[in-house]
Amino acid sequence: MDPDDDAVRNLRVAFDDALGQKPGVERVVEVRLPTTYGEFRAVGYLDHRSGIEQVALVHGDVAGELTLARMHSECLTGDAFASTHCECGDQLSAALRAIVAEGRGILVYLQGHEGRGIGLLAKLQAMKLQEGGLDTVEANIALGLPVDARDYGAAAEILRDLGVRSVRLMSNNPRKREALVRHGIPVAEQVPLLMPPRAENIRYLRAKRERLDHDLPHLDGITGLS
Ligand SMILES: Nc1nc2c(ncn2[C@@H]2O[C@H](COP(=O)(O)OP(=O)(O)OP(=O)(O)O)[C@@H](O)[C@H]2O)c(=O)[nH]1
Ligand SMILES: [Zn+2]
Repeated sequence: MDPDDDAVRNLRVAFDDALGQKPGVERVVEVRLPTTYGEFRAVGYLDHRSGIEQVALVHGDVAGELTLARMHSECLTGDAFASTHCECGDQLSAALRAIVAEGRGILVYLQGHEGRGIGLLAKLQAMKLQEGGLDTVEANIALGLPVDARDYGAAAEILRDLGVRSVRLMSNNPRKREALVRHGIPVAEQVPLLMPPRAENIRYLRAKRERLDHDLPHLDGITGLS
């Protein structure tokens, strides 16, 4: 990036701070991103409040109403390492495929959301506690950490910046929908993103359903996995 851009950004941050207005996300870069799923644009943002860098993957013309959208919480183990502890990696692939099949849509990859907001190392510690028998909620509590510390303000601002007026949200989490609505993004529909359970994650998925109210009706009647 041009060093002048940095200077302008710093000035703007200082100016906004002086006015008592916290600046939000700023669009920093936009680049073509061909993927094995199809062609995307990667739109990079800096969230001035948190200092976190965010990326939206955009396919087709996303401005307007009823845009198919996924607010994907970062999960290094699931998304990059294909861990089967959770279903994040499967959901990431399924969401990108669905967006390309639809011809337009957006995936915001939310950094800062790792481990439902507690961070990578704490998540690994929580996973270790789950090996010892705690469920995913009990594990966070045992660590003295919030069960869910995620914030969706930056996600909502990114959607607005891209001209999205309402979304069809790919998620099974009703609290994610409520959070987006609270941040001013109308959710016209919650589109289920149900992944087949595996022996390694059936207990985790049941805990999400029972303790975190995720809509996971496909778990009904599943036997033989644990
Ligand atoms: N604390 C904690 N976080 C986990 C664990 N397993 C996965 N995660 C994190 O959970 C986040 C995803 O949240 P989930 O509750 O699985 O799903 P969601 O994003 O709320 O809902 P969907 O939109 O339906 O995917 C990711 O950031 C993962 O890193 C775990 O055992 N403990
Ligand atoms: Zn995960």
